[in-house]
Amino acid sequence: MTVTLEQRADAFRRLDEAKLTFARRDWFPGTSGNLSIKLSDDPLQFAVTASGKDKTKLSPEDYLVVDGESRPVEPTTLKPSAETLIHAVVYKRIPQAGACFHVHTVWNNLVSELYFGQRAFSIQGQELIKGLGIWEENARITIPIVENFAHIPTLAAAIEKVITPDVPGVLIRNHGIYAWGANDFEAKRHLESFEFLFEYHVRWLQLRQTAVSLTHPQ
Ligand SMILES: CSC[C@@H](O)[C@@H](O)C(=O)COP(=O)(O)O
Ligand SMILES: [Zn+2]
Repeated sequence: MTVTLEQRADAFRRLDEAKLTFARRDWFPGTSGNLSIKLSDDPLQFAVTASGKDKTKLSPEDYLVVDGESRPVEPTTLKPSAETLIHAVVYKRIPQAGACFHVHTVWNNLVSELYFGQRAFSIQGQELIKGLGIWEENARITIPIVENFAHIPTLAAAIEKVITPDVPGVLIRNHGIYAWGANDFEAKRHLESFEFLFEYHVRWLQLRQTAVSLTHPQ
């Protein structure tokens, strides 16, 4: 399937929107984070952020289109995100995914550190679990956590092993989250829901600790 110039421009415009929204929340500290939107399945092609850019700003050199091997499909001087392979793995493993967003936040880092021994973080009975598309009574969501391998093919392979179509995200220990959805709207909803659940959980742990210290002073 040929990707038209209109589809490419539309994906870049949507990436601009997502990027500015997340930047306003300080979700791209130190140029971290990367975003992609799928353009075609066969062959796999997606628009992805260029590497090392200040993601709080817009410029004409923010995105490029790559294939399933993370190679640019058009002449460009831009370098795709260093983590493009992870986006490719998400699109290959989860064919329903149409957009994939990666951010580093204090909350997702804390949760990834706290529960790394269990290889997953689980939370139940929170309304925002519905934001992840799970509507059962007293639902539970369990997001896998992988080690932060510096070698990206090793990291991508670790991610490929644990992701499933049922849970639209994965945590990388002391690094960040990848969250995806059928399109940019859904990927954003999933990312925001995960981030709410992480922040809620860590704040709840802190409050509980304070309450315990107040009721049992040493
Ligand atoms: C300086 S942030 C760390 C980066 O190595 C990486 O984790 C990241 O999220 C951004 O890399 P990028 O190549 O700009 O997409
Ligand atoms: Zn990262």
